[in-house]
Amino acid sequence: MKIAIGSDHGGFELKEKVIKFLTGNGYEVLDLGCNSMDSVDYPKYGRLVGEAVIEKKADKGIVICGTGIGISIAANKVKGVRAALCTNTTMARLTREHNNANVLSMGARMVGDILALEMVDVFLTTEFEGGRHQKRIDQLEG
Ligand SMILES: O=C(CO)[C@H](O)[C@H](O)[C@H](O)COP(=O)(O)O
Repeated sequence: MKIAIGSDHGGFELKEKVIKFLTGNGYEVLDLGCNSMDSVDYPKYGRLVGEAVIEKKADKGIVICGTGIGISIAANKVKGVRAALCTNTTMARLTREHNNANVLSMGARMVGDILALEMVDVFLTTEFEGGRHQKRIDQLEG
């Protein structure tokens, strides 16, 4: 499975840890930046990850900023993206099972590294349940 990942400066350090986790667990990674802790603007990175998923350059995406809020909003502007800001593993599981989320968003200034990596693991290994949830997702696209 190939994962597109992007962050702003607030999420850069966690992004590097997530990449190490992903490559160590057999995932392919498409790193769309940023590339340092120099201040950058999160909309670009959220959009890049969202587009990579919709254009099938990656199977799923991960976006990280300080809170996870701004970059999740940015990713969700891309049609077809369902980016979910998660702060615990239950949310990471349920957003896959119920929302078929294709992008995980996390706030590096909000959650610890161990929890973040657990959320990544749960998000990437949990399947969509389908059934009653599919028609709700269909309604999101209008
Ligand atoms: O959380 C964020 C956006 O929702 C960003 O990562 C930043 O943390 C936030 O915008 C604050 O920016 P700063 O330039 O690092 O103070």
